Amino acid sequence: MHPLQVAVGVVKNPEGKILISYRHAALHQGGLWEFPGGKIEPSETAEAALARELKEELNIDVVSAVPLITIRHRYPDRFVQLNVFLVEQFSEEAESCEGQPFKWVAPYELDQYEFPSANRPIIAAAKLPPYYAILDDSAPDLLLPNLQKILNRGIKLIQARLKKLSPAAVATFIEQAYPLCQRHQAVLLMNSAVDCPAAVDGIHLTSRDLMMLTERPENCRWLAASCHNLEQLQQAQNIGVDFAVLAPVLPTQTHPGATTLGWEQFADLVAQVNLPVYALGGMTEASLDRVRLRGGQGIAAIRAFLD
Ligand SMILES: Nc1nc2c([nH]c(=O)n2[C@@H]2O[C@H](COP(=O)(O)OP(=O)(O)OP(=O)(O)O)[C@@H](O)[C@H]2O)c(=O)[nH]1
Ligand SMILES: [Mg+2]
Repeated sequence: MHPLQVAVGVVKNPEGKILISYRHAALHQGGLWEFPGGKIEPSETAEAALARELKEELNIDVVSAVPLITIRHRYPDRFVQLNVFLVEQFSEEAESCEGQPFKWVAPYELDQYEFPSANRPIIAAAKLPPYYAILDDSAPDLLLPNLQKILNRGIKLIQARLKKLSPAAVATFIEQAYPLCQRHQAVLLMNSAVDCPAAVDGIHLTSRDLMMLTERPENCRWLAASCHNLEQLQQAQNIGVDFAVLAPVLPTQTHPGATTLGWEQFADLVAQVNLPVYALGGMTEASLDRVRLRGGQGIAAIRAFLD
């Protein structure tokens, strides 16, 4: 059976607030909050349906929209494919054209509202930025200067991958790095290969650690995972990981000679899971459009944010 095709907009205003509206109790999945949107007509593209629905429901004119995530979800009574777009450029003030209550909320406030169950990865995608910097310890003296460089560039999501440092050096790093990240409103995750001695924002699982888990660890605000194939992506989805990094997409200096997925396989794998997925391997900041067209959340990189 083919899924019902739906176009959905994560509409973000210049202050970074996101529009949510309340689904009338009589509708499918009614009595819950949603991102605006609706069914795609047979003759329409997803983008055209998005523009039409946002105009009909909120009198918003979409100026530009980029693909954010695609979700396939089976409700007991309906199979849906939600084609979700990020809309940061639009004109006109939003107004309630169908009598539905709506609100602008900060991304972190989204957790306080009840959405249909298909929406969990959409909420993660709405909160996550387009770039994910991986800070590695190949040159331990450069850790803090490199972190500063990344933060100055405006990167809001960072993984510390400290496989060489002693436990004491890791602890010292966190003591210095975490307050710095917080001042820049950036999220800091620690790679699971190293025991994390202090509180940070979450854990980035190595693919090995991912495959050993049977459920999501408790008390973990953000949980990410490194994946290289479909089995690992599905495991990430099954244990409730918030987002994945899929690698290596293109050849990279860090892993010379490694077999790469290529763009086609990247797109094919991403389409098979309901997860925000960052592309890693041979990426530059300029690869963002290519990743988004292939269903990815954004770019993960070690060196690209340091040049
Ligand atoms: N718009 C929207 N639909 C969602 C979300 N999450 C989700 O599961 N859906 C499902 O996707 C489908 C969208 O249909 P809709 O009711 O918005 O469609 P529509 O605007 O064309 O409505 P209409 O048929 O009442 O005119 C519904 O089955 C709904 O349950 C979401 O965040 N936004
Ligand atoms: Mg609708």
